[in-house]
Amino acid sequence: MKNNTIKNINTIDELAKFADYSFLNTLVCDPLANQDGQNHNPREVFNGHYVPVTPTAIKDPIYITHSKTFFKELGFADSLAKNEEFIKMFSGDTSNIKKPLKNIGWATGYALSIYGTEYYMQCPFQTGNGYGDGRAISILEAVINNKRWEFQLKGAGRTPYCRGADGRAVLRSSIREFLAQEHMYALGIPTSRSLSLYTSKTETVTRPWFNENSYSRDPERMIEENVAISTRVAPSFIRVGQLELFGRRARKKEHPKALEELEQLVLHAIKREYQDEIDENSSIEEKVILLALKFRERLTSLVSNWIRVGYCQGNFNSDNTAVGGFTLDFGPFGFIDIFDPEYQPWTGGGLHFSFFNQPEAARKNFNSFCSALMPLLESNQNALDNLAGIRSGFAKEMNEKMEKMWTSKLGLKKYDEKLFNELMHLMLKSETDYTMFFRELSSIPKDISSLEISFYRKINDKELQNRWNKWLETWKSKLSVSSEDLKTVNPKYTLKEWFLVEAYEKANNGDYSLILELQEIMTKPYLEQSKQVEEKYYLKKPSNYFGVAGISHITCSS
Ligand SMILES: Nc1ncnc2c1ncn2[C@@H]1O[C@H](COP(=O)(O)OP(=O)(O)OP(=O)(O)O)[C@@H](O)[C@H]1O
Ligand SMILES: [Mg+2]
Repeated sequence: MKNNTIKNINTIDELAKFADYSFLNTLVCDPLANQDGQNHNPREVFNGHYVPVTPTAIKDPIYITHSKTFFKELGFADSLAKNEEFIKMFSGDTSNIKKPLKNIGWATGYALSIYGTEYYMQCPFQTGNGYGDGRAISILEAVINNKRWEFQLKGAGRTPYCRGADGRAVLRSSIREFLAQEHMYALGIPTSRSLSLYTSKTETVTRPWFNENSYSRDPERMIEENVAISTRVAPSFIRVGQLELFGRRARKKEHPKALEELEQLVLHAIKREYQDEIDENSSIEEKVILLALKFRERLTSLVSNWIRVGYCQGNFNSDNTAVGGFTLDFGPFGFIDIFDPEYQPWTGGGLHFSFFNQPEAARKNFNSFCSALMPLLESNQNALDNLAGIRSGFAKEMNEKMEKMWTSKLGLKKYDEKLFNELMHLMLKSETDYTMFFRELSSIPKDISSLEISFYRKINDKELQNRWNKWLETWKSKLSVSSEDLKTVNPKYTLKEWFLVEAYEKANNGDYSLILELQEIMTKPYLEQSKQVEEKYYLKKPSNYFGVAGISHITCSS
C-alpha cells in the first residue's frame, strides 16, 4: 500500500496523490454511456453500475463554509477550502483538473421502495431505469490515513437520472444538510460527512415555496433561489435502493449479466462498508448472510440513536437508506421540538415515516434489502433459510436496541416498561420539549418545578403534578448513573428548523455569519456552552412558529 498518511494537504496536487479510482475496474460502466460524460439528458440506463458524467459548475462560486473537524481528520489544511483550484473542483468545475484526478465523475442508478413497496413509475420512462442520482455526482475516491472515502457533489447539475429536473440544490437545503451532517456526527451517530459548501449569487433556480407566515401544507408560489453545491463524503454512497435495482434485475433475469452485476455490487458494498467484519476469503453465500446480519445490527442501532436525539429522517425510503448503516440524505429531516410520536417534518411524508414509526420503517427497508440479496442465494436453500431468519429477526433486534437506548437515556440498570410508559404519557400530557426535558432530567431535579422550563403548557393540574413527582421519585430510586453520564446521552442542543430559518434569510443576503455560528454550536451538542449560547439556543419553539410553513414543515427538495 502506498504511503497515505501525510498530515497536511495544502493543494489539489497534494490531494491528487491520494486519489484511487481502482473501483472503476471492478464495477461495470453503463455500456451505452458517452465516455466523455457529456450527455446530461434524462435517459434509461439498462445495465452497469455507474454512468460517467461531468458535473456542471455553479456560476461564480462563493465560499460559505467547510467542516474544520472533517478537514482535520482528512489532513486537509483549512486554507485549502479557499484555494482557487479546490473551490473550482468542489463547485463542479472539473474542466482543468490534472491527472491522476479525473474530470469525469459518476452517478449511479437506484430503485425505490416506499415502506417496503416496490416502485417503478417514478421515472419518466415508468420502468425505474431512469431513476438514481439525479443531482449527486461523485468525483473522487481517495485513501487517506488508510481510510477510503468517496467525495460526492450534491447539486452538481443534471445526470441521466435527473428526470427532466435541473440537477441543482438550493442554498436553503444545502445549508441544512451541511450543518446537519456535522451535527449528527458530533451527536455520535454514523452519518455521511460534510466537506464544503459553495453557493452562487448569479445563478438561481425556481422552486415551489410558501407565502410568508403561511400555514399551508402545500407550496403556494414559485420563488427564485440561489443554488449551491455541498460536498459530502462517506466510505460509499451505496443505498438499499441501489442493491434493489440490481436485485430486481437479477430476479427478473432482465439481461444475461444481471446476477453477476448484483454480485459485483454486493462485493463492492462489503469492501467499502464491512471490510473489517467480513472475511474476504469466505464464500459469496457466507458473505451475504454476514452482510445481512451486520447491516441489521447497524440499522437498528442507527434508528434507536435517531430517536435518542429526537431526529426524524422524514423520507425514510429505501433509496435514502445507506447500506453502510449511516444517516444519508438530510432532505426533509427534522429535530423534534414538542414531543409527539407522530411528528413528521415533511409535508409529503405520511405517518409511516413519523418519529416513533422509524423502527417499523427501518424494518420495511431491511425487508427490501433482504429481497435484493435473495437472487445470490437461489441455489442454496440453507442460506435462503438463514437470510429469512435474519429478516424475521429484525423486529426483535430493533426492539432490544430501543429498550437499550431508553435504558441508557434514562440512566437505568435495566429497561423498565412501566416507568417508560408512564413517562411517555406524562410528556404528552404536559406538551414537552423533547430535547430540553431530557437535558433537564439529566440534572436529576428535586421535583418537577425544574422540569417546567421544558413544558409548553403550565401544569396547574394537581393530579398531573402528583403523577410527575411520583414518577420522578420512582425514576430516581432506579437511577444508576451520574448526572454527567446522563448528559453524554441527552444532548443540550439540537439543530431545529426554526434556528435555521434566520440563517437561510441572512445567507440569501450574503451574510453567512449565522451558518458559522450554528456550525460552531451544533458541533458541540452535549456541552453546556456559554450563557449567551444557552439564551439563544436552549429554548422552546416560540408559539408563533407553530404550524408555519417552512419552519414547522417543509417540502422535499427545499
Ligand atoms: N433538482 C433536481 N434535479 C434532478 N434530480 C433531482 C432533483 N431533486 C431531487 N432529485 C432526485 O430525485 C430523487 C429523490 O429526491 P430526494 O430528495 O430523496 O434526494 P436528494 O435529496 O436529491 O438526494 P440524496 O438522496 O442523494 O441525498 C433523488 O434521486 C434525487 O437525485
Ligand atoms: Mg434522496
